Amino acid sequence: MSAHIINGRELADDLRAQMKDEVSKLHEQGIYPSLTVVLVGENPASLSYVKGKERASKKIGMHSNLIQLPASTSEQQLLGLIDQLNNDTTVHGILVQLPLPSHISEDIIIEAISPAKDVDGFHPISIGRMIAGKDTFLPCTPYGIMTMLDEKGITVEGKHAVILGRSRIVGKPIGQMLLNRHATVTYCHSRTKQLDRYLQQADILIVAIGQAHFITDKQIKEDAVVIDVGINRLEDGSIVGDVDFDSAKEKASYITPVPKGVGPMTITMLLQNTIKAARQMNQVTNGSTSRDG
Ligand SMILES: Nc1nc(=O)c2c([nH]1)NC[C@@H]1CN(c3ccc(C(=O)N[C@@H](CCC(=O)O)C(=O)O)cc3)C=[N+]21
Repeated sequence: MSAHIINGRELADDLRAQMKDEVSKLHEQGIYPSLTVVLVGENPASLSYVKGKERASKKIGMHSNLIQLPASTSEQQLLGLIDQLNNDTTVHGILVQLPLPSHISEDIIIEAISPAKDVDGFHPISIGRMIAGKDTFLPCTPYGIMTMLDEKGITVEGKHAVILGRSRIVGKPIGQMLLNRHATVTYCHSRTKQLDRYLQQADILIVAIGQAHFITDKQIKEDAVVIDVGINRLEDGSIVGDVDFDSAKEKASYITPVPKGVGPMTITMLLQNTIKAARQMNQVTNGSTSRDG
């Protein structure tokens, strides 16, 4: 049987329609959720992602501000800007697009962002709170994955989740979030020996390594839930995931495509985090049920 395809695009559109209502309710209370995105340099992929975030913000009626700085910007100058944004009460969320030019330390910049405005969920305080299972800004891609699983009614408790990749923004945090929801979690990475032994046992397989079509149907367990976080641009300009979708969909029970899978959910959770930041800064409690894992 062919897998259920989890359409992240449709799910994102549904959630954003709800968020649009939340934003207009906040407007009635004089609260204008606002996101500031900082882009240093002219990486074309980064520029296209950043434009996507702006478009998505505007579509739900949320204020978004893009600050573009030249690649020659110094770390001190960027820290100065972050300080200014931290102290600007009209700014609720701050996102500094990664990667940064190599002369700027990403760690120093991330740690300079006020945890109250850390809508990316990358600040060590946010990461620590997430691991402890406390309320915080969850990193957007893992948060989007958890939301997809929840929306599809896929239970996590007691399942064996295998994470392929251990990046700070996807692999590591999604493993912790699944662990908090009582999955048994295995992390696999480039030094893992006999990878296929773990893949065969995965009830839930999260693939986030950035290698086109690395995983095929041969490696996955029958009826596995397969989440593909990869975004690989091929020479012909098309975008493919880390999973060979066409073969894997014949064996999985659920699978996410690329594009229209995890990507649109990432942006959606960024919007959700910005609304949360605006509420918290104005001490408005969330009337609806929380989606936070
Ligand atoms: N500080 C920071 N925060 C980020 O969240 C962040 C970042 N830096 N740097 C780069 C990555 C990448 N990222 C994506 C978000 C959405 C799509 C997305 O919506 N993709 C569409 C396709 C997009 C296309 O066609 O180019 C899809 O999968 O359907 C992709 C990639 C956020 N990132």
